[in-house]
Amino acid sequence: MDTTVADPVRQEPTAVTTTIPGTSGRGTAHAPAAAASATELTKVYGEGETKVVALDHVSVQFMQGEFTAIMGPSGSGKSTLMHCMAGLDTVSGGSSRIGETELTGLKDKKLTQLRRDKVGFVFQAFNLLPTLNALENITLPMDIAGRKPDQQWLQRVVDTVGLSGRLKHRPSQLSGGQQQRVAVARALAARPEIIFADEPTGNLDSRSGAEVLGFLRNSVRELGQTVVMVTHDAGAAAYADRVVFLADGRIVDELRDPNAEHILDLMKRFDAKGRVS
Ligand SMILES: Nc1ncnc2c1ncn2[C@@H]1O[C@H](COP(=O)(O)OP(=O)(O)OP(=O)(O)O)[C@@H](O)[C@H]1O
Repeated sequence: MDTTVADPVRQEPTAVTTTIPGTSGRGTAHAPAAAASATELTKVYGEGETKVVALDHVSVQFMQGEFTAIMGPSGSGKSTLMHCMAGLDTVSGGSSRIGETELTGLKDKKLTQLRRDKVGFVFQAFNLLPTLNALENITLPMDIAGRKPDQQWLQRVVDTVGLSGRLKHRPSQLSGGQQQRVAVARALAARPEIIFADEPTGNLDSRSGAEVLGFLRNSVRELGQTVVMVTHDAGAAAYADRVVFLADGRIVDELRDPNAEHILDLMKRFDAKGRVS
């Protein structure tokens, strides 16, 4: 496979133009648009005595070109929120959108198409195919979809995640951190509207974890990607632009430009039921 590609072209995050209220249309400002949003999202598992309200009227927006971490105690609904917003699970009430597309009520085929075309995923397990080399793994989703990779973009992605010298290696010839970087590159390659990452550093030692988080952050800063990451780790969440805290199926707080100390302080304030201590 040919791995040589031309110089990348810099791309900025997209923005929509909105009229500032009270300016009678004279002034305009660029406001970022939501890459994904949930409105009054509710998810109930089971019924009767086994009923669990995993999400309780959650409203949240993830803006384009931003890196958001979702944190909260075990069982607070982090994975459920991610799955419902990524179209991996159905919702019980409320609405969930990717860009302008409402997910509720989409038929399976449309939902599969939307996930394939607009959403990138990174999971704790790297989910690479062992018989394919790194580059083949990166382009596999596009190959399956019958889409030709944009070679300039592919080169930028490969450079951003620092894999240029490793493209011919199979997963077994790569470290855990490098394998996860391949998974990040695979998610980025198709230029999805949003990437959802579920505990992407859960299987990595702290140094490899820091590398992967650095590359996720670079993909936001340098490629304008939107990333939403579920994590238990305050150090990992500190790489994000914003941290959203869930407790007992509700959003209970958020932090902007967080550092690990602030995150840990806030985590201590909420127990699993979302009560403020
Ligand atoms: N398929 C399911 N059937 C029944 N209950 C479920 C199911 N999936 C999740 N739950 C329940 O929904 C609640 C939220 O679970 P979720 O996995 O979203 O939490 P989480 O914050 O991601 O937890 P963790 O940090 O432990 O992964 C929990 O009480 C969980 O037991």
